[in-house]
Amino acid sequence: MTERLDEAGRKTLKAAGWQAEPDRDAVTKTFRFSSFVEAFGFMTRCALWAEKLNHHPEWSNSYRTVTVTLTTHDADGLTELDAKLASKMDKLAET
Ligand SMILES: C[C@H](O)[C@H](O)[C@H]1CNC2=NC(N)=NC(=O)C2=N1
Repeated sequence: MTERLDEAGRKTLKAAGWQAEPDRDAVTKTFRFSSFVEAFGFMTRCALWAEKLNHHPEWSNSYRTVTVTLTTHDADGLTELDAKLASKMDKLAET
């Protein structure tokens, strides 16, 4: 069983702008870009990393925004994998 993310990890996510979901152990963040192509390019970069990590986001795209929710389905809650993918997504949003 994958261990749930500790308090420190949760604080780090919050500090990075990831909001805790009210009804389940997950976090959500909306990324806004200058164009649809930028938004889709971000999703493409993230998709390659998600596959590499074997850890995948729940996400949607509307024009220039990408809304991402992270949780670990196998653990029914947040784990280190979510923290890792969140950090990677934050970096990829800057590139
Ligand atoms: C077998 C299992 O589906 C895989 O190990 C991966 C695929 N991607 C995943 N992504 C997420 N978010 N949670 C998981 O538990 C998960 N499991």
